[in-house]
Amino acid sequence: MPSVIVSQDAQNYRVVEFTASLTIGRDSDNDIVLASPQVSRRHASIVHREDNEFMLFDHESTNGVWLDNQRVTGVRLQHGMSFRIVNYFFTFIDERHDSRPSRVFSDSGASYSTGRQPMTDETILFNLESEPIADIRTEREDVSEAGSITPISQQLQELQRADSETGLGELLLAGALQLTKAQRGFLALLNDKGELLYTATHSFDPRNESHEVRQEVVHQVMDLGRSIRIAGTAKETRKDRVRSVLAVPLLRENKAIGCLYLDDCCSTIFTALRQSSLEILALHGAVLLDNLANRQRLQRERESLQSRLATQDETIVRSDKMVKLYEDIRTIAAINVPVFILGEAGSGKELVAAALHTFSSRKGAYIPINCSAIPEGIFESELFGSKKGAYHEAVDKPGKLELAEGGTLFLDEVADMALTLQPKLLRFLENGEISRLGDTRSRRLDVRVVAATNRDVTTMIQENLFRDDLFQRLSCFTLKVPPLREREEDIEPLTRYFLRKFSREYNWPEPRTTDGALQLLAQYQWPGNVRELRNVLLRLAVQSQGRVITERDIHSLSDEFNITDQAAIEVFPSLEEVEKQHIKAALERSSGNISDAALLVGIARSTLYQKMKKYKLSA
Ligand SMILES: Nc1ncnc2c1ncn2[C@@H]1O[C@H](COP(=O)(O)OP(=O)(O)OP(=O)(O)O)[C@@H](O)[C@H]1O
Repeated sequence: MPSVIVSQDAQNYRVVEFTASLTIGRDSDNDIVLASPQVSRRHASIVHREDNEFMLFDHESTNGVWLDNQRVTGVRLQHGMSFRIVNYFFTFIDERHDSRPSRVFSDSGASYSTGRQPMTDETILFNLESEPIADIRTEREDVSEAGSITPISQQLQELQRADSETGLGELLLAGALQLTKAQRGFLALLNDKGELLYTATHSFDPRNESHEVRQEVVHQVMDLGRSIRIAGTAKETRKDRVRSVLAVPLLRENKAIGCLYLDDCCSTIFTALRQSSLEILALHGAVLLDNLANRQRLQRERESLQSRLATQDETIVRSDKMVKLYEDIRTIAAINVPVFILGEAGSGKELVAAALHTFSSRKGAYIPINCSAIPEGIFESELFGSKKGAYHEAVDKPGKLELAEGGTLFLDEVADMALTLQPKLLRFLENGEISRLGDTRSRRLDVRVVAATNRDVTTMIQENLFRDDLFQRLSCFTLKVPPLREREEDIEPLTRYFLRKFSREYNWPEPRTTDGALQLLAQYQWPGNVRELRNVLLRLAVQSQGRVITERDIHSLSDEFNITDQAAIEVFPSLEEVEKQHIKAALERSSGNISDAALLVGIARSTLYQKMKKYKLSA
């Protein structure tokens, strides 16, 4: 008798047997009643045709019938095929499948069928006459193998907790073992290179030869995308010999992306119901894996985009020294080796690192990390990631290195990295592998590492504050960013660039500068380099209110020209402060005439009133 397995919201499932045809819908006279307003009254049906095939039809429902993310109107059902209506998942089981057990490997000594055994009393029968599925959740009591039903609903729920591929793999395997009571098992997933790798194992050591895996079973599952159940034969009586195997695929668009493999000494352990349960578990597992992969991809793209946006500003390269530096960057960018960037604070090292990534055309993300800003205690997990339970409150999380897979990791202020962490970074640079904190599994990564410091790293090495071997590894190439005082020609274009940038950012009129003012700026030594120039220009732009910036303005700042970066940050005005000053100046210039002042700042009279009230300004 054919049947469909119906599961809802990964919470519960039922097996519904039928003879010739089956109707699905919201109306109570359907064979399967789905009590959801999103389900149409007569949503779909399964019809047994004269040619002995089963067809699934959508009855022009509002929300459709979905197969592999595609809406279908009519489709021939095959054993094991799954489809979805709203949030109900259906798997079609064709019992005729069992009548033709195929002996795939005659030399293995074991026979197995790719189908299921005839339904036994462990099958959950749904009395079509008496009680339709009004709400799948209320039907639990009808279940004859309640011991299986409760675990699968719990297991499916459990899976939702996973926030990483490894975590999900472990939950899937744990769920599978609990559902089937099998002794051993593993989950293997395909990686990007098409290699099938162990993601989770239980009582099973892949390196131990006595822990035999039926490789041919795994291959069949992966090739056919179908589950395989093997019952051991009487011939195999040795106690240590694994006799029964149950392996199910994890499917994405009908292709196997992994295999859940269980084995056990007991020949009757893997019943048809357990096989179906495992198929449901794997079905949900594959969907969740996809969701996780998408989430991680989006996170990587977002981080990459953010970094790119952060560096999307222009880079001014006018002086010969800078032209030469950027020529070197272009050459080195294509070579996938670590680069060490030296230069004073604020000279533009971060821009050099970003340029190395941009010119390298590496597909992965550009991930910057400031080694001095992250407390030592959490730095390791930030860099390498962590496994749940590795330390108090640790969650499954990829580190910055993993996020930079296929791209570039920029270690800013690398000389500030704690000595205890330096050997761990060195190990990654030597073998290209990382293990998340608390995880025994290692992962191979393709990450280009770029590091920078403004400190005297040679002296630090002599004083044993920075490891020489790490420096050697990090500095296959060294680039030096010249201080601003050594490239006077850059000051004028930088000044124009920053003044234009501020006017765009804050919607100010772009101030011009007199030649004399530019000369004064060019003469200054700029100990804080480009960052200091940028901060000084911001102050001048705020003060000038769109006027021409003259020598007088520069002189008025001259006492403060020695402002440090920190001081500059402290005097950095808030946008509200800038707005207040701007309105105040407009009112002064218009001699208190509100209409004229509104015209000057380009806002409506009523808006100006509101803002004057807000900033307590009078006309
Ligand atoms: N050539 C340039 N063109 C445009 N902006 C620049 C240039 N060089 C530096 N800047 C700007 O100056 C500021 C400081 O640059 P950056 O952060 O790259 O310096 P750094 O050398 O990495 O500093 P630190 O050592 O403090 O990390 C940034 O706002 C950056 O955008």
